[in-house]
Amino acid sequence: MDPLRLLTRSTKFAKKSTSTGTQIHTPSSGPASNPQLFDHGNESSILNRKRKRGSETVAPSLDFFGGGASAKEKDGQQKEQDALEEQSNLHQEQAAAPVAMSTEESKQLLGRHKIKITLFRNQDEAPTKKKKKEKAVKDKKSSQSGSAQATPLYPAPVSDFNSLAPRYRLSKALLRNIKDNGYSTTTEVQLAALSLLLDTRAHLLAQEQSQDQKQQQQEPVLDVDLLSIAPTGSGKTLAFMIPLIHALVLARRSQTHSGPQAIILAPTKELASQIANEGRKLALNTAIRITNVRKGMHLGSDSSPDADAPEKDVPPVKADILVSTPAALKNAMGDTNTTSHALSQIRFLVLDEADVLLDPLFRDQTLAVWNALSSPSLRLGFWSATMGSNIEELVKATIKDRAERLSETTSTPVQIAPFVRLVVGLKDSAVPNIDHRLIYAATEQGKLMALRQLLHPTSTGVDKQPIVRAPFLIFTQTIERAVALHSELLYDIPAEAGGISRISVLHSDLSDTARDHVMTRFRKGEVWILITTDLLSRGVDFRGINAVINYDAPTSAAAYVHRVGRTGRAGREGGVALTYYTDDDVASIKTVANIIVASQKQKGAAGGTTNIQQWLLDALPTPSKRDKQQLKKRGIETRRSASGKDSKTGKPKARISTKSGYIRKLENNRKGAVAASRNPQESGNASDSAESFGGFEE
Ligand SMILES: Nc1ncnc2c1ncn2[C@@H]1O[C@H](COP(=O)(O)OP(=O)(O)OP(=O)(O)O)[C@@H](O)[C@H]1O
Repeated sequence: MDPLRLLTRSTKFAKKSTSTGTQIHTPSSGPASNPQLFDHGNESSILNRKRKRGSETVAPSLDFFGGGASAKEKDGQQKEQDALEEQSNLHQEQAAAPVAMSTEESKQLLGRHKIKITLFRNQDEAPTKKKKKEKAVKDKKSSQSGSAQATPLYPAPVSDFNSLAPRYRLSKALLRNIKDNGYSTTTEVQLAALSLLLDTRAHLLAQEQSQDQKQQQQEPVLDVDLLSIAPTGSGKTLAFMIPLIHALVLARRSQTHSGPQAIILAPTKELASQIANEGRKLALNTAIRITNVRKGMHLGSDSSPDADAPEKDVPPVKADILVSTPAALKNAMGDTNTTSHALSQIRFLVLDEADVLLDPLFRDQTLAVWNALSSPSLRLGFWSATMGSNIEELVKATIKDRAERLSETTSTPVQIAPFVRLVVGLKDSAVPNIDHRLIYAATEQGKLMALRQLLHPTSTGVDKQPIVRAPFLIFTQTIERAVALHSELLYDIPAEAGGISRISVLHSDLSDTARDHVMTRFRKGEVWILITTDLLSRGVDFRGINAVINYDAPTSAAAYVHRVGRTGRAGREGGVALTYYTDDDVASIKTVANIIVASQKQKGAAGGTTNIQQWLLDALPTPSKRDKQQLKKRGIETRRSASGKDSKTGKPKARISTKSGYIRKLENNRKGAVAASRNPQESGNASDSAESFGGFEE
């Protein structure tokens, strides 16, 4: 088995034939034939119609955040050269470009791909102090009359990456990088978001024209702030990264400014590092620099280099795009009085996994970063596979508050951009292209036995095929449980298959170096089974994961969606999501069951299988809103500590172990003695760290 080379994010797969000649269809068995989730192979012929050379006028070069080409762009010889190159590029590509689509055709196509786009035009201008009162009255009136300013939008979809060149004059290097990374067909979210973000102004212009000619003539047309909800693994990174790089390439031609202009925030170091890597691949040879913010970096002080600032000896970070967790960025910002200039230059803020970044856990840090950015033309992007309506409300309120604050401190009123919501598929649902299974294991012991059986090499399903295949992820509720499960399963992989080196554990108590090391080993395919917590549930892309096992049931619907979304990436079929539940979960598991049923319905009757029968759905109790909140916050109580004591009886209930306490004590003593004899200094940590653990003699 060479399964795990496929965990790398490379799209270049070698063709392999199996010795038996039968092709087993799993996410790691090759690239997805079509990265789209809906309307497979049923693309409109409109998309394939070719445009006659020179018969269409090409849309002017537009960018999402308003950094579009200006007259200055043509200054200098190099710039002229670029323009000429792109012009010739344009002519070459024009012959293959699809014809412009009518609104009706766009509407049909977006509908078939289950894409819904809504434009909210609230107040474009934040009120100055004077106008505030007037505005409050107006707002009240409009909310009373129920005049929701929501309009559906139907931008012409970008069906494949080749059509970007003639439509938007993307830089040659960016186009080449997209191609070299193996991307050709766009996924649903890319299909809509690229069109919106690269072409916002042109589209809004057309929209307004048809609705209100007069208004269109008087109002300046603005770019938009975008909130995008699209399934896990549907390529959201590319959907925000391509327009961002394009905007910065254009801005670079017209400005001499150097220094960060965009910030991408992600909740974990692993995700931030992955986004930075993806970005760098796309930005190769475009002169756009992307940096993953790490400890010790800072944004640069406004004061002179000799000023008595703690960071005076550290050069400011050199980058156009910063990718960071909120905490790391707050550190890099340092005292915002001294970094105010750098912060005022940031024109784009993207929140990846926006719902978690705006959840109480990260909210203060995220808002601190957002509110510190003082550019009046800051444009925003919010991306996730799940987004509660409370998050959308928070986003809208924060945009408004910030604009009002800025309007009061600056004399010119701040324009609030139109707000667009893009939803792909059923909101907050799990990917439909995988097989979801819910398994009752009664007790903690039952769960461990069931998992052991699953891992056993001879274990097969009704089709005589293994139920899960490596590589896969196992999620637990807490770090302690991840560590405990790891030590339980350590010897379950036969030596001839690589033994203990094939299984590892990753959680936030490990050092950064250890976390990087485990990630690298898993991506390289050295580790086949990775036990982890919700740390890895968000955003992390291991392309060839065949299965996700929820050893401990997730504590919210969103957690389920994101955990299981680590398989079935970019439309790949054959992934399995398996969730165990015990008596402790019965009161709350209906949330997961409902998500599974909804995802299977989305796929249609002919789609994947689900073991959830109607009688089970009817029998499971519906948790109250309060119960759900409590569960999300604390998880299942008996799993919270390593001892897993039942709060009523005080007896251990949820400990991960098949052995009695006495046997474990003897074993631990023996392990400790062996470890100490090998390396006396490290013996204290031996059982805690998967990375320092070298295995014991039997
Ligand atoms: N158009 C495409 N064609 C083929 N593969 C693609 C395409 N776009 C993205 N991918 C691949 O799909 C995988 C998932 O992409 P990405 O990580 O951006 O998903 P995501 O929507 O951000 O997922 P999540 O919600 O889990 O964060 C990546 O391996 C990426 O390289």
